[in-house]
Amino acid sequence: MSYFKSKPLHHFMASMWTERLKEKIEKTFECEFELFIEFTCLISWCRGARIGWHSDDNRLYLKQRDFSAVCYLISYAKDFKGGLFRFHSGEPATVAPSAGNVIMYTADDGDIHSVDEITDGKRLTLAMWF
Ligand SMILES: O=C(O)CCC(=O)C(=O)O
Ligand SMILES: [Fe+2]
Repeated sequence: MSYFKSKPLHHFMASMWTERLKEKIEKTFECEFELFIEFTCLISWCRGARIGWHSDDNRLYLKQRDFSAVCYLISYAKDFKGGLFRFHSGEPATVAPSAGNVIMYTADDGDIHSVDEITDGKRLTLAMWF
């Protein structure tokens, strides 16, 4: 049996893709040690969804996370309204999601962030933690 019969192509693509992002983060943040892929999640945010200021390692069981990456699968204003990403401090202060763009940041309280309430449409993301 071939690999592609036992594992659909999209599995293969997804793991290749997260692996590339892992390497990108290791280089960008000049990591001393190799990262591991902690969790990957396709998230659909509906109207009314929001998340206040937080860090992505803010629970005891999340402390193994060092970095976060969010790939936007949809575009602000075109596919949904509201839902801007904001950093508590540093630049850029605000990120307007655009399909295909990826943001990377640290999972600790050095990169506190929030997402404004979605007021219209669906906001689809691929979120990854390392
Ligand atoms: O979707 C985003 O822009 C960020 C999501 C987020 O902060 C999270 O899932 O922890
Ligand atoms: Fe977050």
